[in-house]
Amino acid sequence: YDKKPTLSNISFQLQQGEHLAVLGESGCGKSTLLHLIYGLLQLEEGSILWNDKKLLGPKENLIPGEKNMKLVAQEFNVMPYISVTENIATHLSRQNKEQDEKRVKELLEVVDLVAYKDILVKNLSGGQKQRVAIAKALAEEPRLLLLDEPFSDIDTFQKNKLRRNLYHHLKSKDITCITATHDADEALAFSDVICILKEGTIDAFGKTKTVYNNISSVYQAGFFGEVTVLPSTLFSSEKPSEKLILLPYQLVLSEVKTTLKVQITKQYFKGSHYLIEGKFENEVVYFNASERISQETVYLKLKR
Ligand SMILES: Nc1ncnc2c1ncn2[C@@H]1O[C@H](COP(=O)(O)OP(=O)(O)OP(=O)(O)O)[C@@H](O)[C@H]1O
Repeated sequence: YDKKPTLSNISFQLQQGEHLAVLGESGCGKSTLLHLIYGLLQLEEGSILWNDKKLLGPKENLIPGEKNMKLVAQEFNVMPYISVTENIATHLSRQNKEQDEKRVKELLEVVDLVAYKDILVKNLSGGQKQRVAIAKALAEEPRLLLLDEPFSDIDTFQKNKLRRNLYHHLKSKDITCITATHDADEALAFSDVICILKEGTIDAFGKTKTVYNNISSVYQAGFFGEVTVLPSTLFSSEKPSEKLILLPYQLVLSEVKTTLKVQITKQYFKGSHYLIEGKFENEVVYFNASERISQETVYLKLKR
């Protein structure tokens, strides 16, 4: 955007049909990455290829936006004075009425707006408008869908259903998807590959499970839950220079004494379990327990 590079040292490939979640703190460059891929911003250095074809930026392309891609941005692009159905149908060919109707019906089901099909979009809630924007983007069946925080205005109940429907639809049509998100639950459940961005560069990249099982910094761990940092010598003397970075599920109560004696300071009810906050020397420790803990101190061990 100005002299300081917003993104640097970014390099990765995706296969057709793969889902990538780009995780990163606010301002790290997630939207910028999506806008570059879509062609709204000009690359200063490097290149982006679609199959073997180099993608062009706004300086070379008169109408920005690649044909086989769709971007659903944070400020969603819907037409307020026409109905949900008409919004979705704007990009359809209109050569085969029956086929168009079938397609609109299918997309209304994906975004769960069948009951609102004849309502003017201006009368919908923010979350419902966001769903219209998603359906509109899918109407022409892109080969790559770019989603920029697509579920931010949608409540948890609707969000879970919408995400399941949407990602299932994308997989069934072999549509590649890149989602920029803060939501690690979404990244874990629905992506094949995760990219963690930090200050404009790749901090971790790989298959979702591999990234999750190889968390190597407090920044990375912070997306997935409360973080505990302990000296690695506590449980073994193998790598004394390294710190142990742990998520709550990785520490469990021990019935016998261990080197990790924790004083309980707070307990948070989470529905299916309690998140327990405690103190070990000067470190704050977080772990999960199935019940509220009545003792003042407990011993913890690493989950096997
Ligand atoms: N149009 C712009 N002009 C100048 N700087 C910009 C512009 N858009 C973004 N930036 C800067 O580029 C950096 C990356 O912004 P970007 O919007 O890509 O981050 P993000 O990770 O998507 O953030 P968020 O999660 O808050 O949406 C930020 O420092 C931001 O201030």
